Amino acid sequence: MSDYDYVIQTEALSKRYGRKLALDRLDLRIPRGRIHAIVGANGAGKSTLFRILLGFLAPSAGSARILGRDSGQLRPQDRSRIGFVNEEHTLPGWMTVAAVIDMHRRQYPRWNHAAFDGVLGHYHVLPEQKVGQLSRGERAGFNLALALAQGPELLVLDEPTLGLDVVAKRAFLESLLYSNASEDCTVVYCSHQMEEIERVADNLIILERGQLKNMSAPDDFRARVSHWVADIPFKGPDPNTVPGLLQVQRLDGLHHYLVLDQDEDFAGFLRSCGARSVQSMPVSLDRAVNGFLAKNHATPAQAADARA
Ligand SMILES: Nc1ncnc2c1ncn2[C@@H]1O[C@H](COP(=O)(O)OP(=O)(O)OP(=O)(O)O)[C@@H](O)[C@H]1O
Repeated sequence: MSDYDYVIQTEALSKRYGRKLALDRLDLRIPRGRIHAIVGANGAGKSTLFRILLGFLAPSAGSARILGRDSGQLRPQDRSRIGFVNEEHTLPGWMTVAAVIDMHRRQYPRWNHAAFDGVLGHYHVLPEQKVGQLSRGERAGFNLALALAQGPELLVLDEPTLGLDVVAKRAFLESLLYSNASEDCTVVYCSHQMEEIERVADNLIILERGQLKNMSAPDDFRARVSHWVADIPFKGPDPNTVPGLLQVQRLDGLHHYLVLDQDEDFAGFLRSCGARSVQSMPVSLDRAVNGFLAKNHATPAQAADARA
């Protein structure tokens, strides 16, 4: 693939805030087209990555390119090819909806009013309302409509549904999925809401402590994680010896193991540890991702070590 085929390309990208390494030699290539979800625990470096990509923050080392251009050198015409929606939905609260639309229409040469109407039609927003009077969900929808109507090649959504109720979240996702405008654009969607990721994403990118840990179809990642239930009469094996272990729990006398990249041989391992019965079952994407992220989450002891 040539550089043009990637909407986002970072090489050995690092960002240090004092003693904190937020991005750690990150190599990330996001191909053009489709919906890419970025997930990671709190503090994994997602917002830092977006701030660098959009040219608001300089990297400490390495490089970041967006739509083929160095992110530190974006020109207004490059920015107009990128739509950005974050959870703050920052628009001037004192302006009316109609005035904001007018401003955007003049600012973006590729303005597509049909696309705008297609998204905003999901919300009961009136042109004479002030932006500050809109509900959170309406503001999120208004922001999405503005971003899609500018005809972006790349749409970056950073936790766009944070704080929205279930109904507003659904309206947001439907307006994104069923908008014709989103067909021609690459969407990078950052969220902690796994049911949203499952619904919209073609590609699942997992970041952990500023490093890339996974890039695959969500279903492929889910298939890497399995849940095993074993009836082991004793204490069970030392967790350090359990291959691919993400989580272990003892419930109702049974051992539950969540493991990564294990096949049928894992049943043999459990039997060799004294299991009288072994059963495996598939897991949801939510469980797979959260089990994976929880494994390396800082424990209070680790956090205390880091402070020392
Ligand atoms: N301005 C800053 N000064 C110091 N440390 C910072 C600053 N901004 C971010 N960090 C640290 O960098 C790390 C990455 O933060 P970042 O906001 O990029 O994570 P995130 O993945 O977006 O998290 P969340 O999901 O909680 O929004 C965190 O450990 C955070 O404490």
